[in-house]
Amino acid sequence: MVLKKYNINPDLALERQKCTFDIEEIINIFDGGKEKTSQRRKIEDVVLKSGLCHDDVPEECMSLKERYENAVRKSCFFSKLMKTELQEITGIEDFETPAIRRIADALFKDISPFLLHLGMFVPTIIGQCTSEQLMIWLPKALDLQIIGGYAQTELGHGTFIRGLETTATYDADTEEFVLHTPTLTAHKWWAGGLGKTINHCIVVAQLYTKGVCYGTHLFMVQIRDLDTHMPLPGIKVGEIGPRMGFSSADNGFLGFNNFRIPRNNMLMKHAQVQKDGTYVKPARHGKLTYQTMVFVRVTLVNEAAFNLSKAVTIAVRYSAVRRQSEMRPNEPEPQILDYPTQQHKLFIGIATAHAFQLTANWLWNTFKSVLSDMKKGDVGTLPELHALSSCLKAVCTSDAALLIEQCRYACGGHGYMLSSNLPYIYSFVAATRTYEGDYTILLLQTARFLVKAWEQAEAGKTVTPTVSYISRSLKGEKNSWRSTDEGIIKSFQAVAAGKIALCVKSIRDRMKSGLDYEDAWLLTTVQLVDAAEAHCRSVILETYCNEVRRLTKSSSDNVKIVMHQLVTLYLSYWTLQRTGDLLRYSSISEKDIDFMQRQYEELLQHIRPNAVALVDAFDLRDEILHSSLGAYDGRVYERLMEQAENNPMNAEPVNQSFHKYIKPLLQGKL
Ligand SMILES: CCCCCCCC/C=C\CCCCCCC/C=C/C(=O)SCCNC(=O)CCNC(=O)[C@H](O)C(C)(C)COP(=O)(O)OP(=O)(O)OC[C@H]1O[C@@H](n2cnc3c(N)ncnc32)[C@H](O)[C@@H]1OP(=O)(O)O
Ligand SMILES: Cc1cc2nc3c(=O)[nH]c(=O)nc-3n(C[C@H](O)[C@H](O)[C@H](O)COP(=O)(O)OP(=O)(O)OC[C@H]3O[C@@H](n4cnc5c(N)ncnc54)[C@H](O)[C@@H]3O)c2cc1C
Repeated sequence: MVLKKYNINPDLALERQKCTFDIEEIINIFDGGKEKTSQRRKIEDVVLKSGLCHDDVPEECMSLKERYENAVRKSCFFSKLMKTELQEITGIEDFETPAIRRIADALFKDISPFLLHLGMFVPTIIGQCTSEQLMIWLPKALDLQIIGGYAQTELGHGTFIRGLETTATYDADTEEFVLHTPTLTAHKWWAGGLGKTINHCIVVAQLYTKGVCYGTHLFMVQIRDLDTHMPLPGIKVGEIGPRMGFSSADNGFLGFNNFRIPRNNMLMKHAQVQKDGTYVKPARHGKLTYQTMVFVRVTLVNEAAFNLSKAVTIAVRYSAVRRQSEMRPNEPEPQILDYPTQQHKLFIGIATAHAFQLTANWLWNTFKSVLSDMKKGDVGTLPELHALSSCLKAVCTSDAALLIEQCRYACGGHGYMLSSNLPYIYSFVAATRTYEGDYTILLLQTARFLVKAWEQAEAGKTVTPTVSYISRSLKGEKNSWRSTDEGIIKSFQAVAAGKIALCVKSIRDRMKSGLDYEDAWLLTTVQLVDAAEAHCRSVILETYCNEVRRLTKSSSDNVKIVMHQLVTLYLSYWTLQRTGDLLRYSSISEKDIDFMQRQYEELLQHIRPNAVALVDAFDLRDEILHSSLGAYDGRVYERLMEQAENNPMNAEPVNQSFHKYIKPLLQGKL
């Protein structure tokens, strides 16, 4: 759609005059410096000027097939643009730049069918191939001579990878693997792009050689002919059908009938099968084939932050424009943003987007540092990364989904319109809570790490920094509540420590009563999930505070004030959400809680004048927001009417169904 130009809505113009800080300063902080902001804007200009974002009809009015075909068209031209003009701006190796991810949303209201190619296929090649394999596949994948996906999940198993049924049996005579789908439930299911788009695929299968099963390994498989795109003989492939979102990502199914691939197509960086069929197990760590999942979990924290910032921008701008009800008799209707309950719904969204973005950046740096340790042969930091990325992926995607839905509630009926974009943003983020490891499953992985850390600390061993609070707790350090940043963080750590202690106690008590470890663990899993969530909260709170302090060191006073107001709002919000836990595990009193409640309500008032400026500081162009409610000019009603008028349903004054059915019904002739 071409966005019509309107004058700024007067309410929104007034809001912007109230701003107390330099928006550009905050934009630079989140981009990582002035130069990065300028590079990002250049990238956005190139993509927006390319004309690629244009749709003849709104995406939501297209059929599923049209949407898919439109998304393929855009993905191809966008890929070409990335290889040409964008490459000149970003530099060849800089495709990880968040700017590319951001501007991709200007093209795709839903999802690119190429998402998994960039998001999992290329990262798996990079992380799992030997250098020889890398030289074969990486240039082709980066150049889009081959397009790939990641097929791990099956109809019968997603979570439990060890339960996957697809087999890859080595045939030493021909030096090939034979891929086979032995049952209905063994069919690969869900892989993005698999349905219609990709010609190659990373397949996760149980490796058999010399009659022994060595568990799941990764294989590079060509599934379609490069010229005709027809499925290769022995391959059954197709689209799984309509779903809540991801409509243009052609999620697919895949079955193999004794399909042969060369030995070299097993990704052999960590484990190998030699020509004679001898298996060489990974030298350093048994779970290195799970590395792409860790990578994606790390990027999903960023996705949570980015998508939440879009939703809250839409809802705050809308709330500044929307007037409803009256605060006092005969007074003009106020902007709904003036209602404290509306501020309560929305300002936590702004603060959370900041908290998650800074946590995502920190996690990304942690990931890079662990990768660099691993390159030197040290896998000692991997368990902590796995525990961190698991809980942060779980909690951030889950919180973001809830807050995005809250943004929709905040927009009343109009938020329900697809043209608001809130339903799309929600359905995308709702899926992130499930895929790449379901919420509960990932928190249970973190809980394993926490229980182990507890046992190590008990044995007097040093534990990693993110769980050092466990050692303090074991030394008997009592928590005394203080309503400062550090004080609140310490109390949240005391909550986490208290919950982990109870889990350990429950497991031990259950074992004393005769249960084995597995049953004792199983019966404690409700508490374990809760403890892992509490740990994750303390990590987010601490990271957010530390990062704001670090990044605003040389900022103007006004930016420091407003960024810190949001930190305090976030800390107060979570304190009030978790009063039960804090009363149980810290020394917080009723009086302290009253104080926090008052502080929270005062903060809503302090943040109110800067609310629109704060969402402007996410610097999200209208073309990325795709929202009739959230455009920079605030012309909500004009856009809603424009969209209604463009609705293909209104192209003819009388629909044919009137003549076919309604009229005969009215006339008693049906
Ligand atoms: C042109 C277009 C432009 C577009 C531009 C866009 C750019 C792209 C940017 C970003 C977006 C990317 C989005 C990608 C979209 C993705 C879509 C979805 C994909 C998928 O969902 S893929 C499938 C994912 N599946 C899962 O996640 C399954 C979850 N299950 C598991 O991970 C495991 O089964 C398990 C961990 C639950 C259990 O595994 P297992 O039974 O093998 O292990 P355990 O016995 O439980 O544990 C043993 C031991 O291992 C440790 N462990 C487990 N996992 C790991 C790990 N990953 N790393 C390190 N260690 C691990 C575990 O802690 C245990 O340790 P201890 O014994 O306790 O010490
Ligand atoms: C939009 C979308 C895109 C996807 N893309 C891909 C892709 O590209 N490639 C790919 O391979 N996969 C993909 N997936 C699959 C995805 O990774 C899985 O759906 C996900 O990992 C969850 O696994 P599951 O479906 O088996 O759920 P299940 O494991 O069956 O979960 C169902 C419920 O059971 C619970 N449960 C399961 N096991 C346990 C346990 N041990 N303890 C306690 N509770 C348990 C879960 O918490 C959950 O509540 C995609 C999924 C979606 C929705």
